[in-house]
Amino acid sequence: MSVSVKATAPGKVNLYFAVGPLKSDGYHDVASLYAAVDILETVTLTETDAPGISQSMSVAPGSPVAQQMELGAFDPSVVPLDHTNLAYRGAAAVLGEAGLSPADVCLNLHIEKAVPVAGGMGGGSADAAAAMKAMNSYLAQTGRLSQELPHNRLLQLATPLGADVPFALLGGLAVGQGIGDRLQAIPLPEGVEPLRFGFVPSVSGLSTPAVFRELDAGRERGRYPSPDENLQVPQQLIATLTSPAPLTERLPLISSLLRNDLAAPALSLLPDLEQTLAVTAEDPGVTACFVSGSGPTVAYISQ
Ligand SMILES: C[C@@](CO)(OP(=O)(O)O)[C@H](O)COP(=O)(O)OP(=O)(O)OC[C@H]1O[C@@H](n2ccc(N)nc2=O)[C@H](O)[C@@H]1O
Ligand SMILES: Nc1ncnc2c1ncn2[C@@H]1O[C@H](COP(=O)(O)OP(=O)(O)O)[C@@H](O)[C@H]1O
Repeated sequence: MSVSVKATAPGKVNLYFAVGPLKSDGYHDVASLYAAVDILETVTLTETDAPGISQSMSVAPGSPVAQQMELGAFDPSVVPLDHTNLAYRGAAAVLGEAGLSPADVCLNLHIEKAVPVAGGMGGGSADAAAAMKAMNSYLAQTGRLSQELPHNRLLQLATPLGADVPFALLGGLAVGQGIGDRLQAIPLPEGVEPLRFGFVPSVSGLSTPAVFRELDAGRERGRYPSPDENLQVPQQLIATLTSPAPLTERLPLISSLLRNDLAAPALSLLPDLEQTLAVTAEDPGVTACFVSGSGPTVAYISQ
């Protein structure tokens, strides 16, 4: 009987995202406050008869990516089902730890997408993380690894795949420094009410590198503020998010402390976003709305 292993990883929003200057390697150091959302990517790894790792993809019914598809805004062909797919790369990185390459196994990776694609919510990163977890479990179950790789090793393997992949492995609430990969988990004490998020998927996607490029160019022209000298997530924001006080009392302060340096460049590349933000903010149930990461998904916090 063929073995099948399923794993999930969450999409994310950045409640705080301060971006430092462009570095010589093309990346930026950041101060990020990541929050996992309850939209999960699912990767199922199944044994097949053919050598190599094949891939397939479906859309979770009723998910934000299904809404994106209804809007005509998600073209599945933008997700490459080849060796560049983040799920494939995540699986291959873990296989390497067992001294194996994709040609040495007969597997299919099925990706069930739920997080909007190219929406600034880390869906591809979540696929990478879920595939890493599934492969880790598969290799241990089939004796190719004597035991599962420890979580810290998975985190190390995750960074070269993308700045957001380590957080997709960790989940929860966490501060990300370095390029967003150096994580410090922020545990939510028992009884603390978590934020409730909603999302407005956009009719188009935005490329993450293009938004960072627009930020750099705009900073040079004086269009956007210069980078902070000291990249830090405000302690007050963390303290308020983890405080036992009722959420309704904490929401005004939380809202006033949200920040995203990529919002202005995303708006500049996609001016229609301004209207989406304005319409979302008018809803009486919405406390705060903001561009998620590099956009263009608009995230909101409900009361
Ligand atoms: C902006 C954020 C916020 O969480 O995500 P999204 O909102 O796009 O999902 C992340 O920083 C994106 O993470 P991820 O999508 O994994 O980025 P990567 O694949 O590593 O990088 C794509 C490109 O973004 C730019 N990049 C990314 C991260 C970073 N700290 N500095 C950068 O300059 C670089 O140009 C890089 O080549
Ligand atoms: N498994 C994957 N799912 C989605 N996109 C992927 C995947 N692997 C590679 N990509 C590429 O990464 C791009 C953006 O990925 P995604 O994670 O959806 O957006 P964002 O970086 O805005 O959070 C896609 O347009 C696609 O070309």
